[in-house]
Amino acid sequence: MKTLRIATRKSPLALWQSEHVADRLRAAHPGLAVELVPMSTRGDEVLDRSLAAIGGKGLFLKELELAMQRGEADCAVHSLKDVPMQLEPGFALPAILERADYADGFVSNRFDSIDALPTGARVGTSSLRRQAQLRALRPDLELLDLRGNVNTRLGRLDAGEYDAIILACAGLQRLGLDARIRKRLESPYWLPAPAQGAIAIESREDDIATRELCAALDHASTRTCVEAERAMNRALHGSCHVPVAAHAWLDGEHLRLDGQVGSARDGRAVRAHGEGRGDAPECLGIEVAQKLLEQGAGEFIADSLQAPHDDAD
Ligand SMILES: NCc1[nH]cc(CCC(=O)O)c1CC(=O)O
Repeated sequence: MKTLRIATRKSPLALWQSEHVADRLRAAHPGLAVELVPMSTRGDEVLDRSLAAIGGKGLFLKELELAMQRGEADCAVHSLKDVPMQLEPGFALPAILERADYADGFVSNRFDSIDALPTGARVGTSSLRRQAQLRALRPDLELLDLRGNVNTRLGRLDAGEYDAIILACAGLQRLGLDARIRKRLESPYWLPAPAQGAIAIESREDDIATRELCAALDHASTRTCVEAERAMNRALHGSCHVPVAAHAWLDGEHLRLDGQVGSARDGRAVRAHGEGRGDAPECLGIEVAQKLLEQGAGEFIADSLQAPHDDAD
């Protein structure tokens, strides 16, 4: 292969992630030319309607997958947390890069933490997962929708529309905006989205040459952890329209997984933990999903699927 072409969305975070993958591929394969093919997706263009209403998060991938099918690009770079639990048939994820910071961050110009927010403060997030966790901690807050790329969301915070917003630390760090993180939100009171902080490369399943080139960037222990998180999410429902949070980590050979499903309406939540061997991440994901369902997670999932709501994470 002379030139590897990477299809990418055009947001600053997507471009950073794709440039990063391009640099890593050039370093792994001296002499390989790598170029970006920036594209606009419907998920980026339509900001006035909820993602659920226009077709869900898969919209961010669709145009990039079509470009690969037409032979205009060889692979695409995604934040793995935005990749549907079930890939489109004919596509594969030949590399999952080493995970960066998995945590969500509290971002505000005036307050240090969720606890420090005054009664009734306005917090912007369209993520059902983030809304559910905020409701559980602070039922008094006013939760407001907030979509768009990271820079757009920060701009609306700075314009005074919100007292605080919640963003992934990884995205802020990649954009050189770490200083905006007032507090990392962590277990036991907060869990991230399944696969948060991990970048994945997607290619056509039948494109063996591309898959082999990309595989050089795969990080085995990250793949193990995100497979457990995604298997849990898949077993619970499999879409991104539900308030599901998960975090897995490896302790030597030992894999641990925390999972949670909540209600964005009233803040009720169920939580479960499981442990197993690192060579069977999917089994662990399914086991923790089962524990969540036994505690009544099904009610929250059914509820969130009924309510016409945004799901941007
Ligand atoms: N849906 C937006 C999105 N997808 C991935 C990230 C952050 C980077 C990552 O999780 O790898 C973000 C922004 C955010 O949630 O703040």
